[in-house]
Order: sequence, then C-alpha cells, then structure tokens
Amino acid sequence: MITLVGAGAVGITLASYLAAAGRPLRLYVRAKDRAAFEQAGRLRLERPRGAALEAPLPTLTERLLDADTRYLLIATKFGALDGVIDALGTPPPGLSLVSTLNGVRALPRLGERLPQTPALALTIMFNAQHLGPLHAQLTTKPAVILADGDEQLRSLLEGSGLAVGRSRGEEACWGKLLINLANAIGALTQSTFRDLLSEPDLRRIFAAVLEEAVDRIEAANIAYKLPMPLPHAAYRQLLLRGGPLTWWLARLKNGLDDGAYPSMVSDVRAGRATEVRQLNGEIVALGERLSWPAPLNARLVELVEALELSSPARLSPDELRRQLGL
Ligand SMILES: NC(=O)C1=CN([C@@H]2O[C@H](COP(=O)(O)OP(=O)(O)OC[C@H]3O[C@@H](n4cnc5c(N)ncnc54)[C@H](OP(=O)(O)O)[C@@H]3O)[C@@H](O)[C@H]2O)C=CC1
Ligand SMILES: CC(C)(CO)C(=O)C(=O)O
Repeated sequence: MITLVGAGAVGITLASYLAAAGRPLRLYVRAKDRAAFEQAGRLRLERPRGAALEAPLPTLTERLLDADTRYLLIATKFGALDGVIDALGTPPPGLSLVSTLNGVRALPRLGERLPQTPALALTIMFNAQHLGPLHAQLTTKPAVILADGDEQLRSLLEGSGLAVGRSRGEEACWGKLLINLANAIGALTQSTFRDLLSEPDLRRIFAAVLEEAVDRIEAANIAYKLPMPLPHAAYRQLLLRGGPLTWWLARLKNGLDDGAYPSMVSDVRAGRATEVRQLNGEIVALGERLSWPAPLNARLVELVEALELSSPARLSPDELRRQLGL
C-alpha cells in the first residue's frame, strides 16, 4: 500500500495516474481538507494534449501510517517536511519513504531524523499546477525518475501511465537541481519556460547560473546527470547561441505546454515561501564548502527572499541581468 502525503500539484498528478491504474493507494488528509476532498469526490488531472484523466477518490486516511503502509510517498514542499516527520512518530520496519521533493536536501533530512527507515528519491520530471481540491493541471509528459534499488516500487509505478526512468543513486536529483536553478529566474521575472528558453537575456542568465553550479558540483566530485541528451558544455552553447532552438528541443522532449511555468512562479504569485534555499542555495552552500563562492546563485537567493517579504514586483529580463552583473 502506498500512502501519499501532499495533495498539491505533484501529489494530485501522481495520485491520478496511480489511482486510475488501480494501484493500492491511500491519500493522507488533514481534518481541514477532508470536506473539500470528499466534495471533489474524485481526482481530476487536466493534461496538455488529450483528455483530462479522472480517477476514483482513493481511501482518505487521517493516519500517515496504517498497518499495511509499505511506502509513504511525500509530495509536500521542503518547508513542510519536518512537520510530516514529526507526525510520523516511529515508523515500523518494512516502511520506505519516497521523496518527490526538488533539491537534494530531503533525503539527508529524512536520513538524519529517521535513520532506521530507508528513503529514496522519485525525481519529478513533469510540471504541474494545483487548480483546486484534488484538481491539477499537467503541462508536460508525465515522466519521473526512480533511483535504483526498489523493484517493487518500480513495478507499482510502471504501467500506470507514468514514464519511469532509472537513476544511479542521487545523480538524477543533482541533474534536476541544475534545471531547477532556472526556477528563481522565472519567479523573479514571472516567466514561462518558453520565455526562459527563448528570450536572449534570460537564456544568458540561465547559462551563467548553470555554469557556476556545474563548476562547483564537478569540483566537489558529485555525480550528476542532466536530464537531457546533451552534456553541459553543448547545452550551454545551445542556450547562448541556439536562438529558440533550446525551447523547441525542450518542447519536443518534455511535451511542454506554451504557457507552462516553474513551480516557484506559482509560489511567488500565491505569496508562499519558496524553495530557493534548497535550490540555488544548495550551490551557494557548496561554494562555501569549497571556498569558491557562487555569487550569481547567492544573488538569486537574496532577490527571491526579498520578494517573499514584499509584494511581488516583476523584474524585466534586462533588469535581472543587470542586477546579476551580467
Ligand atoms: N509543481 C511542479 O511542477 C513540480 C514540483 N516539484 C517539487 O515537488 C514538491 C511538491 O511541490 P508541489 O506539488 O508543486 O507543491 P504544492 O504546494 O502544490 O503541494 C504541496 C501540498 O502539500 C500539502 N501539505 C503541506 N504540509 C502537509 C502535511 N503536513 N500533510 C498533508 N499535506 C501537506 C499542501 O497543503 P497546504 O498548502 O494546504 O498546507 C499542498 O497541498 C516540491 O518540492 C516541488 O519543488 C518537482 C517537480 C515539479
Ligand atoms: C522541472 C521543473 C522546472 C518543471 O516541472 C520543476 O521541477 C518545477 O517547476 O519546480
């Protein structure tokens, strides 16, 4: 049995595929959400091309762990993770924790707080927005990458309509983190992926922020796998000189919708805390450990954190480039 905690954009997307395929799934619900979930009566996922996916409402549970829970699938934001761990108490033997969180902090956090319980990463390669109770919008192909090591979980995910890739250890999480460095650029300029990958100033900013991060990750000998069929040097050239080609390739590979935007754009619009510390901040922390600062990523963290404290003001791509000294 899988229990899913976090019925937001990612959680509803995963739950819709799993429930529609008849996989054993329970949905954790807090008292504040029960009436709205029951009223929704089913899961509904709008999809970029093709019909919406409707799936039966999984059993709702107010316990994170039931006697038969084998996997706890965590789809909250990082800021809510400690609260979930606190509510877990002492997990029984046989339970595995599965983190869908962006960044690379969730697994070490789970390992520190729950050292006896195995935790593995399910890297989310799709993009989705939360539309309402048990209702989300998918704006890409429904792809995920599961770290090697749990074939039972893999068999529950495969065949559900989700495309399930493989990763050795955490190399997919680090590769995905590199892509997520653009979330802050999107949040500050309120840009779509199409803008981020076709507007010249935004492409230049992303190329510089990515290069700063790749240099530090390689200097620290961290294994990473970019989720694209190109090595970083070639992708950088594409960003700098490929014109709209970068956008067209991303569109072809990921099935991105024209209007899709990074999840941090929604966070800023909704006035929620962002995960910028777990994304660009991770590169800043790595730079500190290496005594090789990462000033572009540090400035992005500062700018996004300033946004969190004030009402969102959109920077133009040119203003952001100048603010970063590029
Ligand atoms: N959206 C996307 O396209 C992608 C997101 N990700 C990552 O996936 C993770 C989840 O993101 P996303 O789905 O967008 O976030 P959302 O904010 O849409 O969803 C998180 C959900 O978790 C709920 N939640 C928080 N605390 C608890 C709790 N203690 N118990 C039960 N539910 C809880 C929230 O409810 P409430 O707000 O009512 O507290 C909210 O519905 C993040 O790390 C994100 O970076 C990764 C790839 C793509
Ligand atoms: C990969 C990307 C950028 C899109 O899903 C994402 O992880 C996010 O929006 O947070």
